[in-house]
Amino acid sequence: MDDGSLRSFEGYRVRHDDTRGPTKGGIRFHPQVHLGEVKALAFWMTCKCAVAGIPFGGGKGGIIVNPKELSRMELERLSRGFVQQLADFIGPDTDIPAPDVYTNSMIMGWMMDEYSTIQRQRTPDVITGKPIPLGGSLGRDDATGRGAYYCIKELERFNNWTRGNVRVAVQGFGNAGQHVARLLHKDGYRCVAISDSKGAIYREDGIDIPRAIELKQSQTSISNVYDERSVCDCPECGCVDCHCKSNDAGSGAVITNEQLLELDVDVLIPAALENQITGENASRITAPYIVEVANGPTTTEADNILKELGATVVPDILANAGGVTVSYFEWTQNRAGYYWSEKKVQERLQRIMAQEFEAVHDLSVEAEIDMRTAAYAHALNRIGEAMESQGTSRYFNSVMKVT
Ligand SMILES: NC(=O)C1=CN([C@@H]2O[C@H](COP(=O)(O)OP(=O)(O)OC[C@H]3O[C@@H](n4cnc5c(N)ncnc54)[C@H](OP(=O)(O)O)[C@@H]3O)[C@@H](O)[C@H]2O)C=CC1
Ligand SMILES: O=C(O)CCC(=O)C(=O)O
Repeated sequence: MDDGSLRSFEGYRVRHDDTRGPTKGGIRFHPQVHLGEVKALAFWMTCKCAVAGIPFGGGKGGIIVNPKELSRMELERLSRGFVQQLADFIGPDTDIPAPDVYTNSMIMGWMMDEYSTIQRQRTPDVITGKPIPLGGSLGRDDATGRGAYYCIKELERFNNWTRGNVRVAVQGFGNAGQHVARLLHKDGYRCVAISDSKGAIYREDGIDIPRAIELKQSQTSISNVYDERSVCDCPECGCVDCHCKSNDAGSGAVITNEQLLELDVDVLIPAALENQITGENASRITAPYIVEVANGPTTTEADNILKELGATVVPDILANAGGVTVSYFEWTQNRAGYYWSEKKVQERLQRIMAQEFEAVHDLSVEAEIDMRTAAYAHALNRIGEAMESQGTSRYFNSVMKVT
């Protein structure tokens, strides 16, 4: 630590399945990380990569830490220390990490640099979500939110929505939440509520999302890399403490994250952590469309209740697949040493998201199943085909392992 003391942090990396390619998935820094969570997240990555049709299996990592309490130097030492422990298990053809909750491109840059130092050769393809000057891809930064936005555009097409009438609530205002809200706002959707770890704001006539992003990103300290401002400080909220000089302050309200989930909106976008929609609150959720940008925001019990209520849930393994899809583009660009324009990245992402959304949607209609079951069926078909193609003995070994 900066004061010369020594602290240990526990961290995990789980590789779930590599039948379809090297394992792939983010690294999370959060105080509530635990092995069961990382295992679940790794399993979801296997299914997500199969849904997106990209040649990866699933992995995930995490460190039990509140990174907001670390200085920038401590954060860098922690990131490099994790890679020193992981170096024998990750690699461009084995397991390729990326950013997730409370990690970002700067941390990916440190990790790539540490791995390259250990290997004694520059290895940009060991990790994705890097800064652009270190081999990052244009369009990775907003890819998760953009992929979800493309799913919502498909819902719009299927349902003939008039965008200005569609009210949206977004829980979580980090990388994924900010970008999906920004793109929807730009497109004319009405984002009436946003939130972060400190609470939520609601405004019936719609929140000025670019202004909220600007405020959220205005740091008060150069040593801390995390958002210290909350959306609750936002001019849009109308609270007495807000930092704004807005003329129209007063027409919004500060609410809780729990209240945000239960708002009367058309599209609810959980974009924070797991287990937000539970058996306890699911029956009070009135949004007819739920687009899961977070991983695992809905418990199984809640999922059954939402089904009974007739809600359409676009499942995480489809809705947030944009991030890993552009990570795949980054990895291929690193390997080819040839870099694409942002337009090309976005066009290819749009094509994949629209195609896989349609495949899942059509399967759900044909088989009369919900979209989550359809997405898993779509994924498992692809994983099963890969297992069968490996040959009978490998296939049965895998099945034996599962049972
Ligand atoms: N980044 C990516 O590429 C991908 C991310 N995801 C998933 O999206 C979700 C969000 O990830 P990402 O945006 O990257 O993470 P970030 O760290 O960028 O942002 C997380 C956001 O969630 C907020 N938050 C934290 N705890 C709570 C809480 N208890 N209630 C409400 N909000 C909370 C944070 O608040 P505050 O700002 O106050 O800290 C922050 O706004 C995760 O489930 C992640 O696994 C899925 C696919 C890819
Ligand atoms: O970009 C990646 O490789 C993985 C992103 C991720 O962790 C996720 O999709 O949950």
